[in-house]
Amino acid sequence: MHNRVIIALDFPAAQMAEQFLDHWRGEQKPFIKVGYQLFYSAGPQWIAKRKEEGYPIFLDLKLHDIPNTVAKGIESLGRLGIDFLTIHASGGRTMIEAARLAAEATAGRERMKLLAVTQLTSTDQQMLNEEIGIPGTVEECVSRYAQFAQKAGADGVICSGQEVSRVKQATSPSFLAVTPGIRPLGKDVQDQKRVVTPARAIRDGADYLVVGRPITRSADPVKSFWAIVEEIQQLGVGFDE
Ligand SMILES: O=c1ccn([C@@H]2O[C@H](COP(=O)(O)O)[C@@H](O)[C@H]2O)c(=O)[nH]1
Repeated sequence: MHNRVIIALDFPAAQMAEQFLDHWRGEQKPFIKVGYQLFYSAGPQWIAKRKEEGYPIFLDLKLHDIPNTVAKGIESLGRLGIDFLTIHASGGRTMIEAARLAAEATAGRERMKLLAVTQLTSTDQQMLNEEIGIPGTVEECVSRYAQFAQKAGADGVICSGQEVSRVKQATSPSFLAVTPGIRPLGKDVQDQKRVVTPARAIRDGADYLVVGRPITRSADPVKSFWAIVEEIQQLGVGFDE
């Protein structure tokens, strides 16, 4: 169950990320997410090393480009052995199909799972309609993106816990819903807009939670992490680990 909570390692340098991971010495290794802040400074070899050490890795690069460029980027990432990679659903069907082919071509024992970002959890209804220019509700947009991302070969989506049940209805139970924008009760939402508690996300069908600052900025990160794991464990939802 602890691997259902993915920690966003949003740190500026490898050394800071390693100091943070030292808190887990002697504990089961957590599922970690590396975004471009850390990836750009620490580099691909840092990821490969963590993988060798036994960390499940989610590389959150949110690829979004013409199909050929995304496919070539994925080929370069193939040898790192990452578990999850993000691409933007708004890159369109052909881009996702190319990403899937590249992920399959470079797969070792296990193929990386491709997660399509639907609408960022920092986007609210007004931004979607007035700034981004997409009509309709956030839920409608997210479930439409999820449907075509599945048809194009994505393994799941990144969405808010607010849309999980719609996404599962629009796709299938096995299509992954990975949810950032998680805030335990009483925690500051910061720049996130579509937030839910860990319990609500899992109750509504999320497969994985992504949690950054509520853990990384906590005075006791391991305790904050386990508090979230316990909150979802109490729901008694069964996962195949
Ligand atoms: O829609 C999205 C996609 C990705 N993220 C990433 O998740 C974490 C969340 O961090 P918090 O500190 O818990 O807010 C962060 O790395 C984002 O880049 C997201 O929040 N929303």
